[in-house]
Amino acid sequence: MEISFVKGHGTENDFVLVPDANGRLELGEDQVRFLCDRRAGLGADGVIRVVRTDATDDPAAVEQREQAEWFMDYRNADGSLSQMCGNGVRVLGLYLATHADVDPRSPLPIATRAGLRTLTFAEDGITVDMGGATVLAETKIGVGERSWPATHVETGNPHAVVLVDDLAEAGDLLEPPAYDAQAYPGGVNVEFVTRRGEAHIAMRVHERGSGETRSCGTGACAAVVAAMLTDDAARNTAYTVDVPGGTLQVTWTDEAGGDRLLLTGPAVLVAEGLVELAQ
Ligand SMILES: N[C@@H](CCC[C@H](N)C(=O)O)C(=O)O
Repeated sequence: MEISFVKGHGTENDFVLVPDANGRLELGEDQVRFLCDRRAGLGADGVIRVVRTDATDDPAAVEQREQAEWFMDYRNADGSLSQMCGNGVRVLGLYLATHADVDPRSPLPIATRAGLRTLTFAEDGITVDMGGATVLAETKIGVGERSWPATHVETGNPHAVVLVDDLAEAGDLLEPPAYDAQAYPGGVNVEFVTRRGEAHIAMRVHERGSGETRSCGTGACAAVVAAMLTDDAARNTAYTVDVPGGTLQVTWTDEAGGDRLLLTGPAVLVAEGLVELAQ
């Protein structure tokens, strides 16, 4: 079966977008793994099926039909589902603004498995209203012989944030870090975070289902929450988050509309074409 695809990235967290406005495709785990394979397939950290909320029976999309025309059906590179992707939703927004009947001058609501996310487009990037964060009990993360205390933050998906003096402490991150399976029954995304200056941090991330990636939007939000709580920092300060693939801005705000995280960063579309998928 031949399908069309668009390849894009946000701070080098890269995705294969599969346009499926009318919900005709069922993507199996093997097909997602093939699309994400960097040698045998197209290569990506994840797949985003772009489908109208009224053309899929995913319960999250059905619930949000009144609020959003489009649904982000996100899969990790190993084929597993995730609730949310902060970099991917910006890339999806850029795709809709350039390929669908979407006006980038107006806020764009997108339905996700973590709830509604609204995008606003500006010259210097796309901002996603990521909603609030939930901070849970302290947890523990291990790599090889080392282990660290970590902050459990949910930003639509699960994160463990480890504050370190040096990002190299995490080693090569070729294997998933060890985590408490009771705290994270569905697996976890792990961020190693260090301070660079006032309201400025840097991080590396090991993503659930994808391995170490060059950026993670939900992870950058979780990292800012953990850093701000540790520093007892006042809300509404814009944080700069350096990731291997670029720079993101995160503001944890309690202004107009209540407690929420605003994530700003670039989105780039690099290629589009056709690909043959085995059934
Ligand atoms: N890279 C994404 C997060 C993608 C999903 C994650 N791996 C998970 O399984 O929760 C981001 O930019 O937020």
